[in-house]
Amino acid sequence: MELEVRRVRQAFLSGRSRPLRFRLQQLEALRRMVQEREKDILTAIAADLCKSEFNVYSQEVITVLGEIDFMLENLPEWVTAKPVKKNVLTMLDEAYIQPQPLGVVLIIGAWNYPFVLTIQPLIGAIAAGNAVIIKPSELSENTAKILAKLLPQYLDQDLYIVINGGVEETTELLKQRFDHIFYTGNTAVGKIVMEAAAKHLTPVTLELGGKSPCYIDKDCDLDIVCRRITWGKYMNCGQTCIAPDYILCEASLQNQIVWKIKETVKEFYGENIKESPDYERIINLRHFKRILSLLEGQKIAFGGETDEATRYIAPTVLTDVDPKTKVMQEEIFGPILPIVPVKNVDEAINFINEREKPLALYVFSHNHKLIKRMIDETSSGGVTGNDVIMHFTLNSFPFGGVGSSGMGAYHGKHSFDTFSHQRPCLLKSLKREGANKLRYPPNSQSKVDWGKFFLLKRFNKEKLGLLLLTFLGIVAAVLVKEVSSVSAWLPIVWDVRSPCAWPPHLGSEARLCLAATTSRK
Ligand SMILES: NC(=O)C1=CN([C@@H]2O[C@H](COP(=O)(O)OP(=O)(O)OC[C@H]3O[C@@H](n4cnc5c(N)ncnc54)[C@H](O)[C@@H]3O)[C@@H](O)[C@H]2O)C=CC1
Ligand SMILES: CCCCCCC(=O)O
Repeated sequence: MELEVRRVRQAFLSGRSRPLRFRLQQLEALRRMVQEREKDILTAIAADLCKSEFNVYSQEVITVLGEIDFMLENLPEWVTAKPVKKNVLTMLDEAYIQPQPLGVVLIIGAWNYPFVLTIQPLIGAIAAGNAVIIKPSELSENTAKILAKLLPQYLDQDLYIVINGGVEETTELLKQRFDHIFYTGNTAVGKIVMEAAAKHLTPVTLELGGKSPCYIDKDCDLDIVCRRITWGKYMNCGQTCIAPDYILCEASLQNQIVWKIKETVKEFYGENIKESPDYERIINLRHFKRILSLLEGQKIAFGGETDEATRYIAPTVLTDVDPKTKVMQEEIFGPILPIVPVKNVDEAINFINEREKPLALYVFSHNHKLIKRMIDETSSGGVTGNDVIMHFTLNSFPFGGVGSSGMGAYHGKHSFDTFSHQRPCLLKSLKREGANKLRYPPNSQSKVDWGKFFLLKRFNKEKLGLLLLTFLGIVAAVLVKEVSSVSAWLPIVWDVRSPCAWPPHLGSEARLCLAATTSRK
């Protein structure tokens, strides 16, 4: 492991990942990989999650291709140094921010969308000029294998490598020193990753989970609301980090919601859900049993059928759920949707705020003010009003959690920024030393006054008056002189080597400094 990380670091130190042309070539190669090996990729993911290839394509491949195109289009602008606003002390200098790669990045992917959750951060890391070690989830083993096989065929083999393995390998990997760790997965392992990173002071991005609430106001179109929730909740069999985890609504809405979700499930997956190519399975037996245990003691309004052999759990809705029960204590990450009745929106807001900050928040209402209020008075990684999941698809949004749902963000430019260091660069001349006298010892009241004047724009009225008078005097003198004599006179006034008696209230050092600064405008 140590040797492999060293090899990748050597490759990074060679500098070849940095030029814009190289980054664009690698991103284009990645796009070619997705296009040319589409069938292999679809087959692997479909096998891991018992998913139709149509769904793999629309949930994962489209996002990856869209992200690559977006990077290719915008990267030339993003890598360019950006000039910054200057102050009076730096007005003659060159001041800009130059984004630079961080170095060697470790990306640890999760299994639920095993392709997009690994490749989308990789795109950002390549775009920012880094070398990358990719550790796909061992639970989605077909995707892990295909990534290890294909990536070296298309990308630079020393700069971007795949290391496969389970907890043991990841633990070993985490002992190494990286310049950034990007982890997607559950919160408990997120803490392990952060602890390991802390040993090397390595910055982390943690894309974690949580219980994403969904509030339904009574003022809304329940047919549409339930269709959208059904789509987002049961997609990928509920194994989506931003799936609505539970519903909060007034008790009077419960029965209608149950009925409408049940009807929509029928519309989406047919009478025999097990036969539907659009309905996935639980990733493994451990998760299957964990999800089943959440049903204990609950009132199942519909669904609840299971089949251990195929890890099938039917779309399920629970009603009148007690917030103290297990299903409301942990992220469900499966096709079970509890409804917790609340009296009104105030109670819903309190309910959300009493718990850990979720990754996503959903609120449905015709009342725009209510939606805005919910947004203002709660916190979550992201929000979608009157729909679910959709904020994930907009790559101008930063995607990430807050509090226990994660830290840092990615997608589009936010990925580029996550994997870049924004390096401030100030280039001064070795000339104009007179201007620096203001900051060199010995210090004095006069220097402090000039500091206030230039940097804080705090004007002492008396001094400003004197300054104005002097300035007006100069203007008057200029007006009565011939143009030719003016050009001969000005340099004398402003020249450091000919200190004049202006401004009269200043010490000579400050006068020198002002003269030197203004003479080179
Ligand atoms: N915020 C986001 O974008 C996303 C968050 N998630 C969250 O991820 C969770 C589901 O994924 P998991 O089951 O955690 O995925 P997982 O079991 O695949 O683990 C994620 C990664 O952590 C590594 N890992 C597991 N145990 C480890 C240990 N003890 N030490 C070091 N590394 C270890 C695995 O090898 C894997 O690469 C859910 O909580 C979900 O909400 C999932 C997808 C997206
Ligand atoms: C439409 C695809 C959404 C994938 C989101 C990834 C996740 O939330 O686990």
